[in-house]
Amino acid sequence: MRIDVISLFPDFIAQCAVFGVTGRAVERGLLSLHGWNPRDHAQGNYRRVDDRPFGGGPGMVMLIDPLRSALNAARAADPRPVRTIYLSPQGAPLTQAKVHELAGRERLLLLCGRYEGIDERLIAAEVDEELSIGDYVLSGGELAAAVVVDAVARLQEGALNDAESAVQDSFEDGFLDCPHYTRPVSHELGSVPDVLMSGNHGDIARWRRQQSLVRTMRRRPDLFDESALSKADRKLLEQWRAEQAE
Ligand SMILES: Nc1nonc1C(=O)N[C@@H]1CC[C@H](O)C1
Repeated sequence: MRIDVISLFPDFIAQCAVFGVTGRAVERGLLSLHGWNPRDHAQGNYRRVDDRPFGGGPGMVMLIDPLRSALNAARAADPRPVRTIYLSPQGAPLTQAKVHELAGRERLLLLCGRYEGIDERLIAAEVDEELSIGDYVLSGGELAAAVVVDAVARLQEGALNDAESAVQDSFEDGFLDCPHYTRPVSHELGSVPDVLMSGNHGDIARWRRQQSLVRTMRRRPDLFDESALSKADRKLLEQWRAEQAE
């Protein structure tokens, strides 16, 4: 998978290719990252990449032409089809389902804004979709791009070893992850739940699923639809409720 990133700070994104799972995915040839700086495509002595907003107001807006030239250079660097994504708070929420969709593509082109954002005409003409990593405002789209890079990198075949399997991650099945414990069994902060020490894999799986259901119900009611639960999940939830009532 190839990811090109348009950013005024290409080194920022290059750092994603150094550490952890993403760095390993790059080392293993599962992913390649390429940064493109619109300032290298800006004209004039000052190589301007932004200007004041029409209509007045604070801040600056990124100019069309340097970004468009950088986009075209990135697209031309590889013959494979590419999906162009602009990271912005106005985008659709990034979800694990969307990450899976993106991770299945041959190429992604991530456009990072700075200042107040980019000229709307460029979005309309050149962007396939806008994505947001959350309802807050960053100083630049680079952190959002880094989130996309990390999330899709770890889904590349061969990026994770068995111990890091993505299969049981949070949201892989639409629910939050269960609690995790490791040595020591007893600690001043508490002990490991007995079921996890039982060696009974069926009981452990049921306990983990129950914890996942309850956590999602309590912490993310927006993700929890009890009517959509399987019969087995309903039973686990009923058992938990009965235990709470004791
Ligand atoms: N939340 C987000 N999810 O994706 N991107 C953002 C985000 O805050 N972007 C900044 C807004 C103005 C600046 O141009 C960059």
